[in-house]
Amino acid sequence: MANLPTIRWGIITTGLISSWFVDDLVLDRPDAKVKHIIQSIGTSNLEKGRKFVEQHCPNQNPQIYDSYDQVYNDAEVDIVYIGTPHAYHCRDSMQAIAAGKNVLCEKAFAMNAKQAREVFEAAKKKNVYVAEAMWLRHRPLYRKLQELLHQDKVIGDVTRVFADFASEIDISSLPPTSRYRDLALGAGSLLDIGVYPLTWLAVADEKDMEMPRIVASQSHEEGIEVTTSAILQYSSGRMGIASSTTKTKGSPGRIFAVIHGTKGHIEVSGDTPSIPESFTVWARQTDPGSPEKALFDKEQYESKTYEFPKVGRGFVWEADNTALDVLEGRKESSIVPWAMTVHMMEIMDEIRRQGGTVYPGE
Ligand SMILES: NC(=O)C1=CN([C@@H]2O[C@H](COP(=O)(O)OP(=O)(O)OC[C@H]3O[C@@H](n4cnc5c(N)ncnc54)[C@H](OP(=O)(O)O)[C@@H]3O)[C@@H](O)[C@H]2O)C=CC1
Ligand SMILES: O=C1OC[C@@H](O)[C@H](O)[C@H]1O
Repeated sequence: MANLPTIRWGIITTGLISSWFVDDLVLDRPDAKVKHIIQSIGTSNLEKGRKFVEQHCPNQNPQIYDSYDQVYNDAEVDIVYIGTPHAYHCRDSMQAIAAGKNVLCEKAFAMNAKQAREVFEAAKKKNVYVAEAMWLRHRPLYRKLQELLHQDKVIGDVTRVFADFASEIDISSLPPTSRYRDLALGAGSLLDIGVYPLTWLAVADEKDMEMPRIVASQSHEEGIEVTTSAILQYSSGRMGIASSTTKTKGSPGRIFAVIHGTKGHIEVSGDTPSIPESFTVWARQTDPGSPEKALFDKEQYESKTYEFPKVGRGFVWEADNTALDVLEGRKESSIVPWAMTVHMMEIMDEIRRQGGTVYPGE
């Protein structure tokens, strides 16, 4: 640990995701690439801040501020992590950038593509680093899958991807101020969890980020979007099918994404689409001969399962990769570049346009 490069984080909020992220930052790991210091914490309430430190980083000694601004202006902070509700991501990123800070901001990176572009434009002008905290893309499982699909072509050319994120949240039982219930905070399944199935669909993009033709539908309760179904059709003929819902409990440990190709398919499973654990490659060994055989003859496939061990809560790769980006002077993430975030936001904008989800101020 002694010779590792060091990065000092300013953590914005003491909410759930900040607690998970900090748990991983302070994890003692033999293979850590960076030493992570929790330099300061910004919160609405000092007492919350003290409890947060006690529970999540008791061996560090961060400065606790009762405003986010003080973190942005703390000269000892190298990078700010933003864990506010969706509707504040743009505001908070812009304020941190204005103070000259590097930023890692939670998903969904902004409310729409316009806001995302504004943030990247500001980062460019200030010459600071900004990235969307799409931790899924940093996971070794996701990266191995990309390698098998695009370099090794284990299932030939990808023809379609299905992915789903289902969770059950009884919105009516939550306080009106909950980020799951308050439209002004960016409530809705697509921005919160639908972004993961779309990221699974994107595993089929090699380098190009073609804007697909989209057919989408959404449903709402109390004005909050609770189901999204979207079909993405690419010029190559590839299709993507993505869904998210807060109305149905998912099935933990089960398959949540299937990637089909000209020579086989891959099933991806785990507790949720944000916490994948393994995938199985089903590679077709022989020509099926007939359409019926192609459908029913399992023997023509050779399968191989890839398991990935859990490390902490799964944020360690995002933390290390982001820190290395900053320490090595990059302004964009090597894993989640700006164009990728804008592309995903544009897809979500179009899904919302068709589905009828509009946020205050849009
Ligand atoms: N990558 C992942 O797996 C996950 C990512 N997320 C993302 O993290 C972000 C936050 O989600 P989560 O941590 O679950 O949310 P929480 O409600 O648990 O925390 C949000 C925090 O934001 C601060 N905050 C500032 N203004 C408000 C406001 N008006 N209402 C509520 N909170 C406010 C509060 O912190 P304080 O009082 O300390 O200032 C609050 O604790 C979202 O973007 C979400 O999508 C969430 C869960 C998992
Ligand atoms: O990113 C997330 O992943 C897990 C979900 O439960 C949570 O609502 C979401 O923000």
